[in-house]
Amino acid sequence: MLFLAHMQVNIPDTVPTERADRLKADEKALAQELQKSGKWRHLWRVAGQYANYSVFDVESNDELHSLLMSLPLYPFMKIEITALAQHPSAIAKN
Ligand SMILES: O=C(O)C[C@H]1C=CC(=O)O1
Repeated sequence: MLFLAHMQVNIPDTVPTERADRLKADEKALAQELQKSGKWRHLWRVAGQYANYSVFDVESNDELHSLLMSLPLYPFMKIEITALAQHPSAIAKN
């Protein structure tokens, strides 16, 4: 199942820089691991914003929920999810 995620990150100033840097490093490591596994298919920065559009390929809504909640930056993210279906005119089959 493919899902488009729009993630907007907002780390408040009250979070110490060292902790924020550690969370970002941990997030990067996990994001790269999930990309290698094929579960995090696309990761695109939204130009000019601390936000991304991502495509996840998971087995279920529950797996997506667990994956998103496991992200170190999850507490500082606003996430919007769109379920994707095959477009009848698309050449590529996902
Ligand atoms: O930077 C972001 O968009 C937030 C998050 C998603 C992947 C990652 O490494 O950080």
